[in-house]
Amino acid sequence: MDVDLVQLESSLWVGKKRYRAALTEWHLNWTELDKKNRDKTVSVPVSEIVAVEEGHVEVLPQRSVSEDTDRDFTVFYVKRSSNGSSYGLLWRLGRTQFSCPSRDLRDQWMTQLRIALKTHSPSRPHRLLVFINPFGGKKQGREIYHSLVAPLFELAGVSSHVVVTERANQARDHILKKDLTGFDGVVCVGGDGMFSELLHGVIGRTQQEAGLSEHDPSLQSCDLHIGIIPAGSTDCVCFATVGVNDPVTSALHIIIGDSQPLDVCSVHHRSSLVRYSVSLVGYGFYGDVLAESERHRWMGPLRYDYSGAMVYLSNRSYAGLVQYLPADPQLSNPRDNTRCLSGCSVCSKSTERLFPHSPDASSNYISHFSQFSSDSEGDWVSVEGRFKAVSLTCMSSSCPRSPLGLSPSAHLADGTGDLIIVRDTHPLGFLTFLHRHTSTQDQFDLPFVDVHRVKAVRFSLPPGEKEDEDEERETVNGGGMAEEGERTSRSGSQHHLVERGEERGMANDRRKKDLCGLCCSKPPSVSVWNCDGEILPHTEILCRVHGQLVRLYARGMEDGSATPTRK
Ligand SMILES: CCCCCCCCCCCCC/C=C/[C@@H](O)[C@H](COP(=O)(O)O)NC(=O)CCCCCCCCCCCCCCC
Ligand SMILES: Nc1ncnc2c1ncn2[C@@H]1O[C@H](COP(=O)(O)OP(=O)(O)O)[C@@H](O)[C@H]1O
Ligand SMILES: [Ca+2]
Repeated sequence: MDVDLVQLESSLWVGKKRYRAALTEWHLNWTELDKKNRDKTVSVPVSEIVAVEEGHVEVLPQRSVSEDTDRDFTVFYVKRSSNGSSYGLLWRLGRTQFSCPSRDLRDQWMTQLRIALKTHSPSRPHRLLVFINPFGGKKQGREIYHSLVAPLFELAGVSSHVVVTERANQARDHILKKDLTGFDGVVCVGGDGMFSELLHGVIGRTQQEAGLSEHDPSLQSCDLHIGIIPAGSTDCVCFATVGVNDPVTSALHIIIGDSQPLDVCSVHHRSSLVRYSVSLVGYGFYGDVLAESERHRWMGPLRYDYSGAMVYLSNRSYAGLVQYLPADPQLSNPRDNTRCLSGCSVCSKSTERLFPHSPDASSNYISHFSQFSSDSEGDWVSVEGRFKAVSLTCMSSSCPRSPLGLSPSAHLADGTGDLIIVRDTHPLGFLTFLHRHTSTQDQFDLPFVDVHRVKAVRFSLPPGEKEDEDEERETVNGGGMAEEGERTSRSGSQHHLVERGEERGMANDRRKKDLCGLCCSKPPSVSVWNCDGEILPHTEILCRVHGQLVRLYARGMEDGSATPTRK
């Protein structure tokens, strides 16, 4: 065990009270020297100190040095506070002003604290590339960044280059093509769609530089960290990796250089990459909700509830064949009632498996996915039938709408995803399933629901509904990724992702034959896939889970953060 050696200890004043302050290797502690309050010690981990400044310094609402005495210093640090609601811990900027008996002692404290920060917080970012989507969520991205985040970055000495996006996919293309020398990480101010742009940019860029093809089963893990300042509609990735959707909390995780590895699912059509996903790849209900919600974007975040109700009332189900490659049932299972919390042991064991020779998990690796080449067809399990919803999620996908998420026991970084199959059922049954997402009741404890922990999933249509060749060609020429048509290959990159609008257009065209909105008398026989809030242009897909492919500035949900658990 590490011994927490004392580096500096002295008697200091905070306001009118005298404290015994001690800086150890890992903590800064101060205890009031008043007999009654002896055990009232404040202890701040060095890794959670945001900044140390000379004098009495204020930062909010504006930076000011109120009294510049040469015996004082101010320490800024992470302070946890309850959310006021039933879940999540908010992080706030704590500030304590210390007064020393002499200038010499003040200088010693400043020096020691700065050394401690350098030594014990080596992964803090120095320079960040920030993308703001001015139209995400309630359209407050710019204001959120400039009033709540930028002052904290400045205080912590993090410099940033800010790009306010003017079009969809600008952030992704910037990461794929521009010089990123000197940046430690990329940050988005927006929702899950903006995060997805950064995800595609970072993964694509990493493969380009490693000389790998994104269509192959093996991908190289990414060095560049991703930060999310939540300013979107669902903000599921932020919520599930931080525990709360709060710009200040996320900014503080970025500043202290927290690192949370994350599993990523690659979605393929006929052996070509279509997109990546971290939260939801969903067919049936979630696909229909997304398709419907795009027509009501003007409603803002409420569009999902409105469209959810409309789609629910249309009471659809779809035929198909779902196949999956089960994960090792010895390691964990989706109904074991555990929660993936900060420092999760299931995810740590997975890190050891994925990085067997590296004491430092930050070094790159190439995941070889032997299961895709060597596992025989016989290892795949098939389920054929009519489904209300087929969903794959690499993590719990908790969000304010569903605090425990699509799969409450899923792990952020264990190299597996959870496949949730909801077979056709009566409307009340399906409503019960949906409603259980909003409470602690088990949504998998229903006779028409199955959940499996998987490494890969395939979906195909019944023979009568196959995606025909003509349609395929139409899709490719329309800008899809399936083949290297002239519009699909982007110069200087292996990226073939289609633009959002085109993608949606194609997918919706595909359904026009049998679908005219929700009022149609003939129910559609084919749904669309919702891939983290994007409609996929194909119905028949293969998904592979890549363990810990990217890293976020986060640490997972913290224990004791009053996250609800199942009864
Ligand atoms: C009866 C209440 C039912 C509540 C059901 C809640 C299920 C919540 C699952 C949330 C999964 C989230 C996965 C994340 C997806 C996001 O990537 C993605 C993009 O987000 P962005 O716009 O911020 O960029 N978001 C989505 O695709 C949104 C999916 C949201 C589905 C919400 C469905 C609401 C259903 C309401 C049903 C109401 C039935 C009423 C009957 C009269
Ligand atoms: N300047 C822009 N104009 C239009 N669309 C944009 C712009 N910047 C980003 N986008 C796109 O908007 C979509 C939604 O953004 P997001 O930030 O996720 O908000 P929301 O959560 O409300 O959907 C993203 O998929 C992103 O690609
Ligand atoms: Ca996982």
